[in-house]
Amino acid sequence: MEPIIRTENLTIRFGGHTAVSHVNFEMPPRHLKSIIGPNGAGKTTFFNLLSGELKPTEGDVFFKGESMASLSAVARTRKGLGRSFQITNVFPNLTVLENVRLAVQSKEKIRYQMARHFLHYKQMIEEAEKLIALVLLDGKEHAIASQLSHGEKRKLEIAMLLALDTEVLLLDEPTAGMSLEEVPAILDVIRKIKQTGEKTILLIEHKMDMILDLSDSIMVLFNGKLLADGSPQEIMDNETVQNAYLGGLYDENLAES
Ligand SMILES: Nc1ncnc2c1ncn2[C@@H]1O[C@H](COP(=O)(O)OP(=O)(O)OP(=O)(O)O)[C@@H](O)[C@H]1O
Repeated sequence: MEPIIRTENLTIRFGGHTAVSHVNFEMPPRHLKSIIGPNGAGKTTFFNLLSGELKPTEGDVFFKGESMASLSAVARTRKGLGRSFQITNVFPNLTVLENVRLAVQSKEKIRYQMARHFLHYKQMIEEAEKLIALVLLDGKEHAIASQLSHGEKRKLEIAMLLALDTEVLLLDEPTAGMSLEEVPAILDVIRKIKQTGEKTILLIEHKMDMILDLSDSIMVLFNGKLLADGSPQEIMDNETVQNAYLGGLYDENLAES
């Protein structure tokens, strides 16, 4: 099967520091791959290179075989490569429903900029309500975004990403900063999205139990380099990974998450 996304020699240097170093990776469609690695390994930078927020010093990203080199982040989203919204993209004084409806509307603007072919307002509301239910925020439609708990805000961000209807979802630590009680709900949301069978998901996470539960495959970054890429079992059994990451640094990361 042709990979939906792949990188060739992907590299970025900040001054003298190589944050992502010659990474060759690929994944098939409708697959869930987690990216693990210690703090500073280059995971978020790798995401930013995929999404187009950063330009590589060397190498390239291919989406369905097409080079993304000349495309901005917005153009990549239009193609189907979507990066999760950060809190800053959420309008704090608007309700959950209004935020998701605006994201649905922005997809239509992105897709049909020229034709001005907007969905009717009612249809946009219906689509937004469907997504709010998918991320388990039903009952919170009319809550003001700024008053949501941290976990609920992350769910809102995921709903807004889903509203863009991209084939690939890049989820950067969806459980970051969450209380332990909030984590299972996010796990459920990602599982539900996976079960729709429509999305390719790349997930950065530190919570190993969650990674093992969800992932079809896991890639390990270490000092910007791709250390290993394989099934969860292969990664757990991989001696280099054990020594470099799971054995020594993993517990430290777990304590911080
Ligand atoms: N814009 C930048 N300018 C300079 N250095 C940067 C920049 N962005 C990232 N770095 C450096 O690149 C390295 C990789 O950072 P990155 O945030 O990608 O790691 P990470 O694996 O996502 O870490 P964490 O798990 O802590 O989020 C770090 O040493 C970081 O300081």
